[in-house]
Amino acid sequence: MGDREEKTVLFDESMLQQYQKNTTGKSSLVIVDGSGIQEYDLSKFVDGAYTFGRNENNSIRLNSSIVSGNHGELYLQEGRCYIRDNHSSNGSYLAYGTQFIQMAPDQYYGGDGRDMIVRLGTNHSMDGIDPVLLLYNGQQKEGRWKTYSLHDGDNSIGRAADCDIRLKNVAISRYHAGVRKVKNQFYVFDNGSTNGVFVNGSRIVKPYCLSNKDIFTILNTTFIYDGNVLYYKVNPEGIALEVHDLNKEVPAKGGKKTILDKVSLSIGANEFVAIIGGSGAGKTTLMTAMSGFDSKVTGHVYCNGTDLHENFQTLKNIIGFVPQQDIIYENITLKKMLYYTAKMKMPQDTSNQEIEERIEEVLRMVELSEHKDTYIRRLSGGQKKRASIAVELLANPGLFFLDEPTSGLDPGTEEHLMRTLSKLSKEQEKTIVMVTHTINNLDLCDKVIIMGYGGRLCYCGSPAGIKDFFHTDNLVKVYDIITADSKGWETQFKMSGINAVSGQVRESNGEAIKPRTVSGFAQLGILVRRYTTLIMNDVQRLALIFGQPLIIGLLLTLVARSGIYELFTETQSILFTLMSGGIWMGLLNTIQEVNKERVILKREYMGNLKLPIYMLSKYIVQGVISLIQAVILVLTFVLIKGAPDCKGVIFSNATVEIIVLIFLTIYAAAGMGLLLSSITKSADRAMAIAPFVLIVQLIFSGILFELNGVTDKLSYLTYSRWAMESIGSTCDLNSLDPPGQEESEQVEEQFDDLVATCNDAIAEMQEAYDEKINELQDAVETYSALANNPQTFEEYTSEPQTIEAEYEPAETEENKMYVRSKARTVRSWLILYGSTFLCAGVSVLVLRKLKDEQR
Ligand SMILES: Nc1ncnc2c1ncn2[C@@H]1O[C@H](COP(=O)(O)OP(=O)(O)OP(=O)(O)O)[C@@H](O)[C@H]1O
Repeated sequence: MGDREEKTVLFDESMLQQYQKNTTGKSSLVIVDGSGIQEYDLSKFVDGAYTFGRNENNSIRLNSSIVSGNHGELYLQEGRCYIRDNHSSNGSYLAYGTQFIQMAPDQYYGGDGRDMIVRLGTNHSMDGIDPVLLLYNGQQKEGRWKTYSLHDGDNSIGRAADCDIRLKNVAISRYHAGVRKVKNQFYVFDNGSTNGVFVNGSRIVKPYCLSNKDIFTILNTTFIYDGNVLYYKVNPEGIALEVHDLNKEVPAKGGKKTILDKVSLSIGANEFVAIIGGSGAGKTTLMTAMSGFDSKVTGHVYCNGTDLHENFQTLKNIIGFVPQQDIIYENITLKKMLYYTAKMKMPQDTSNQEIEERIEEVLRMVELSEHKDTYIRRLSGGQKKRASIAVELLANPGLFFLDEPTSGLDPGTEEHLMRTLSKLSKEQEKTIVMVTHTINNLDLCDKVIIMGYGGRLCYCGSPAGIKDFFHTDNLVKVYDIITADSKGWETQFKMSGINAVSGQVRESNGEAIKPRTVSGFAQLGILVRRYTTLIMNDVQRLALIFGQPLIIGLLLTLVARSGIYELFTETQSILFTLMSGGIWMGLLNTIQEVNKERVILKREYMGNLKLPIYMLSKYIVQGVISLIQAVILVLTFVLIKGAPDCKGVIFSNATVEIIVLIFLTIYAAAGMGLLLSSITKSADRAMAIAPFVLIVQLIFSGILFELNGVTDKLSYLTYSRWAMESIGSTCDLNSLDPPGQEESEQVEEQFDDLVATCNDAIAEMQEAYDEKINELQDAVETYSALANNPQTFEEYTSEPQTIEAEYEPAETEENKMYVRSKARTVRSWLILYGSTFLCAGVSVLVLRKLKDEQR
């Protein structure tokens, strides 16, 4: 390998033998020491022990001062390779995923066919000392190590065609990382990649100065830095899982209940594993805990040696999870669905062409290529399930979990799906774990996990071994056998030693670093486009959204008398109906928006989705819808019935002001709808709450009932009150003829008539009185003449009397709600707008709980 001088002496040629029959594949050993790198095909060597160290008597003589004379031993047996440290002075360190642990002296490690990287002498860089690396490649093709000579300046690593080291994995960014020479030192740096660069086990956040034999990894590619050379190899071997003592308890009556009982097991790379067991046995609980998606468990899950729960944020990109419900939208074509998901999941710099290629690739994997332009709602149950799998495959996860993917499928489709999964595990190098109820086709699996009640592990091994273990010839009977004594079978399985896991608990890798993901801004663009597409593809919904305001507007014109905007009561009723229509539409636009996609949302949130961005995307699209609805509703009415005569309070055009207000009302109600949709787990439940919310708005609007005291204060919490205040002042309701104006005029007329009648009567009475007085005078004069006693009277005329009375109507008070003032109108608008965003904030907080939701 390379053009370096090969000094290291490896196995003596006499040890060469014919290919061993029992070797299942080719394995190789790569040695990197002070002399460079050499690779040997181990399958050509006889079984037995091979010592390594500095001394000449070793089978493998190493050129480094840091290794001991007789440092350790390799042991080959039936194609397997074990490694042991022989009490060396400086120790040997075995890499588990991204970290090194010190090997206990005299203990054999390995033997499971997986790759091993061992650093001899030190697990960290030391000036002037060349550590030695032994790299065991288990059962893989030869010659996978490539050499790259570093040049001055930047050496780029990534997916792009012009990178110096080109890696074809889709999860690798186009210009993922680089190695740069600065003052005779080489530094590796992360170029803002999505999935990061790990040096000696830790993700780097700034350029890292490389020392000889430093190992760094980029996803599944391992690099070794050695002087001016990089050795690198793509690890196709997939991900192995080791589960140690997984335990879960949940609160129950009178204490706690164990639903996962210290489960330990191991799953090899690229294995296809089924979890079976009775209903409620704990299958889903185990799988969710193994996937890292449930953090409320104790115990450890190691993913190629790295603690999954502790490093979930870093590792979640390599995990695919298909829950029981489909994680796809209905009103979108399969290809579009995959496109938006790819945009969310794949590195941000992935070009559209690469996305197209990847989509074609995953469609081929799940055998749905011919359905790529079909709307998902038209796919069959089995096809939808495969579509969900395709969604998860996009980011090329190495570890795949599926919860009952075969439920509801007919036997033929079920077998087809099982074969697809089995093929995926082998051809695409994926480790697949699935929960299933069916026992048909279990022979397609490499391993079966059988759970007994109480979350007890009763079996984990080959499908062929089940019948032997449970002493039955019928798999169906296994369910009954376990139900009868789950605890007993759990004990028997533990004692059997089948699928035992190594007892080693590895140290944590330290603080988990969040992976860089698609930026919030980019996510927003993708989500807005996806949401818009979903709405545009739903013709019925579109008709409802834009038909409603038109119909409400038209109906209002039917009931509104001509002369609207003159009478207070009439105008107020129309404005109230406009406002209520706005609240109604806004609420119904959104009340099912979040809960109906809860499963998809949860899955995406467990990935890289940012909840505030998700919510913002809903608000942006709903904002546009609310505006269009407001324009349609108000213009339909105004164009037929005319606009108010007055000017607006803020704008000179009152119609524009009414549109703004109705928009804000619809938008605020849409915000409330999104909140209710976030709180409720199903669309049905949300719809059950909707009438209550609407009734509250009507009661406290201040229109139907007079509000004072507490009720008045309560009305401050409703949209209807602020909307009515604003719309009423815009239309200057207080300047219109107040209620009872006509009645008042009639009363005045009657009053005046009565006064006139009274005055007529008084005048008549006076005339009669004067007449009688005069008659009396005449009589007195006559009688006094007869009696010769003349009497004289002055002529009598009474003073004219009239009633002076004027009708004074009772004063009508100005309605305080509709007082026109810019400050009051702005206040109403701000309250409506602010409440919209308050709802958004609360919705995000509520949705954060999704992470802890089990189902
Ligand atoms: N969060 C929880 N709180 C209380 N009990 C829980 C919780 N999650 C699961 N359980 C209980 O734990 C047990 C195992 O549940 P799990 O869903 O894992 O079973 P399962 O084997 O997948 O069942 P099924 O096949 O019916 O889906 C059940 O009795 C379930 O009711």
